[in-house]
Amino acid sequence: NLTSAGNGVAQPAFAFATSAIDGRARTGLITTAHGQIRTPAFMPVGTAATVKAMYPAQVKQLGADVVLGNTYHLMLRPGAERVARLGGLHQFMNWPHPILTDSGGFQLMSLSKLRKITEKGVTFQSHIDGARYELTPERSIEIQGLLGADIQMQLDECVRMPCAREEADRAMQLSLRWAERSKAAFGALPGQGLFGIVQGADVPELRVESARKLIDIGFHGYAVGGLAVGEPQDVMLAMLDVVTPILPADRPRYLMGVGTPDDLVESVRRGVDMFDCVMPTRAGRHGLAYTRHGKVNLKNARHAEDTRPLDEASPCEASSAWSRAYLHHLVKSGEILGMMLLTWNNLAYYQELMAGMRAAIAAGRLDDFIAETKDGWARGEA
Ligand SMILES: O=c1[nH]cnc2cc3nc(NCCN4CCOCC4)[nH]c3cc12
Repeated sequence: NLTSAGNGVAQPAFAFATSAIDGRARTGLITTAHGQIRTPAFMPVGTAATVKAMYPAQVKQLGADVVLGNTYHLMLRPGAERVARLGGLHQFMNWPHPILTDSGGFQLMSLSKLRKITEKGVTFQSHIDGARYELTPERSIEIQGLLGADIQMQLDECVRMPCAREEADRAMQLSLRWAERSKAAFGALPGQGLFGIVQGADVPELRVESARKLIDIGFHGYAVGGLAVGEPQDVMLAMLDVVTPILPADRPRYLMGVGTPDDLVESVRRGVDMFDCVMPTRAGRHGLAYTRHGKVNLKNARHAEDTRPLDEASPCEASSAWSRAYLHHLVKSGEILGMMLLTWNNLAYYQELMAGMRAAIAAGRLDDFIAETKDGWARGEA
């Protein structure tokens, strides 16, 4: 299903096809204007048009097919119109592969000052220079279009938990009205998709109403929002048990802001196809390594003379070519190389985990793979 983009060059239409099914889990392929995404997929977060401490080619080499850009940061600096004048986000950051941008709504709620939510949208002051902005569903879609994102997100309102049912209902209903406006504003260039976001906090009936009404509006994919906002993991998983079975099987399902390796395996098991989280990159900058043997905090003095690498069996050099003693020294010294090597290790491990799950689903052995993986974390240091 190719469509011409007016310049005579055939552009692939946005598409999603599942291949293997294993229980509620599935593997799939998303086709976008800038290439394909193998699912289940983990999207490294590239907040200000860079995956911090990584080269784009390195991110790709680790197996990431898609990265996330944050609309809130990019609209403030360097500005959406400026990125467009510079050729769009793919050209700007030299990442000629799929990019998903969020709407900006979630981050402005936690980062900006003096924010005010109305039916029309959100007004706020930049945390950088105090300048005043208004973000509406229409402006968010316009910004994401200027950035040139292959997958764009509706503007929504995400409530933290715990929260009262009335508050969850109010925010969910507003998000549905903003979903309609986002879709009306979406230009749908060939190969670009728009995702709706399911809200409803931890209230099953609200989650069901939100999902059903989003499906009636119709989107290229569906995100499950309003989770990983302070609730225990079992509450998050319980909401997935409510929502994923009623989302269309032929559309991608994206769990926003998730998560730890354990969150990833438990959510893939429940039918989630896409994830994004700052965990692997942020933790790496703070001295924390994720490995198949569990977490290793390189700030801990016990590593000071440990000559072993993080994981000698890993194909990733960051995991096998430097000693824990050296990594401990870099972290304690606040050396930039420490952030680089641990970010590299963590993203490599996250992609290795996703590739392992994709292969396990294809082989019909996801439950065994998850059991083996959790056993590796529990056993800890080899
Ligand atoms: O409903 C949402 N709508 C739009 N964007 C979101 C982003 C989201 N991000 C999280 N959780 C992020 C949790 N992080 C874990 C690592 O440390 C930083 C926070 N939950 C999220 C929910 C939404």
